[in-house]
Amino acid sequence: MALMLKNARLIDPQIGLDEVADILIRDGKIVEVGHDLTMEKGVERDLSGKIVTPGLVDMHVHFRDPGQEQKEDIASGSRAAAHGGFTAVCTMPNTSPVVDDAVAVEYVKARAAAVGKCRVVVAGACSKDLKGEVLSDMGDMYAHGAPVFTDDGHGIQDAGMMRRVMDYANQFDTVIMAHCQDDSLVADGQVNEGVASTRLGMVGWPAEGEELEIARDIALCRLTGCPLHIQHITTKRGLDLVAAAKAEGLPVTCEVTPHHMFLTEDAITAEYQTALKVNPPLRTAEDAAALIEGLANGTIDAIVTDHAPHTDWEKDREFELAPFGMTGLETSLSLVLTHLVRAGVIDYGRMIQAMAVAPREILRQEPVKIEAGSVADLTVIDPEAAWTVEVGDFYSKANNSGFVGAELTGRATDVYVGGYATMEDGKIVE
Ligand SMILES: NC(=O)N[C@@H](CC(=O)O)C(=O)O
Ligand SMILES: [Zn+2]
Ligand SMILES: [Zn+2]
Repeated sequence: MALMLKNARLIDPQIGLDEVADILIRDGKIVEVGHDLTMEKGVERDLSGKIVTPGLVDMHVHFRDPGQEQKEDIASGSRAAAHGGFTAVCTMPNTSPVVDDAVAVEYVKARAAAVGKCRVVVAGACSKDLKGEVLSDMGDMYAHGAPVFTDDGHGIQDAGMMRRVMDYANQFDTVIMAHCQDDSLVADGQVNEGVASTRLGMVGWPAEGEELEIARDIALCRLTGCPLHIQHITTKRGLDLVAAAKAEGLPVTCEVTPHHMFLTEDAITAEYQTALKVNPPLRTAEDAAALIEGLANGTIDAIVTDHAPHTDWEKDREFELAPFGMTGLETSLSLVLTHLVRAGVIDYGRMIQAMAVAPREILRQEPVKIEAGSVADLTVIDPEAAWTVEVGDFYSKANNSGFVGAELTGRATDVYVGGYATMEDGKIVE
């Protein structure tokens, strides 16, 4: 079947494309990009006033499937992804059981193929059961289609173990993605250590608890040569470490979440909003400003959501007892459009680089370009759509967004995966 997308502004920084034109899609691929295209038979969509980008990718999500489907599952999580404008995600392995062997990788792939509304790239665990003690079957998982590995949710505490992980991973073309957290410093930390922990009377989660492990992992990257990706970076000094590693030519990349850029420790008040309890914690305004600067200047490679769904009953309790994490798939693009692109901090090209191009590169996926021959994974954006974040609008099972009530401008309206619409006019296509 042929599909024609007409009159949208097509933006693809990979090929220097930014113009109003048409896209002709057939058999899941772009066959022509040009002006006043025609076709004999097929579906035509007029996208005047809209923007089309290479399909967005969120390389850090938690779909809780298998084992915690009350929070989210692959069906609901992938719908939330499509609703947020994403054509692909990378799922973290901290499920129950943990994705630490080939059977678990095959399960996630099979569920995604059966009920998914986006492509699902499966990240395998580095260590058995995420305990940081015994190597997982990375080679077997890799052979079964898990291209990247992480113990997300945990820092690998033992430096020698992290070295073995990197030495092992170095046998194939992959990257170790690191959740940097030194437990001996973080212990029962709840919020950023400093003003927030003092003001709220809670145990602090110091910046150093993250930065020391970033420094260690960069040193191990230098030692082993294994590519390293720092997950959800949150501090100015952590970013300085990554910038220095990049300047040195080390294979180091990093990612940032919207909540660490657009929220700070100051947002947590005497209401003790558990939606704002995240790992790593919301940091200072100075850190958030540094993250935005790092995204703009390219020190930060990718924007991710770290979509971490939890049930209402888990979050509706004392701050210390609530789990860490907030959702993000259905607000990320609009937050970036509102606070960064409309605000003139970054342009569309930089946004697409961080939300589509770099994630595919880091995940070792084929690039998607708005040109003939490319697979037709595309995101359509209405840059003027004004909306207010309300939990009732989420396709996610979870409501633990830190942005409920936010007034945003710009959102995805249509999403195509392999030429098929997963979302049309803001609604998931079933
Ligand atoms: N980020 C979080 O606060 N929580 C994540 C774990 C993680 O990403 O480290 C989760 O799985 O809930
Ligand atoms: Zn993490
Ligand atoms: Zn995570």
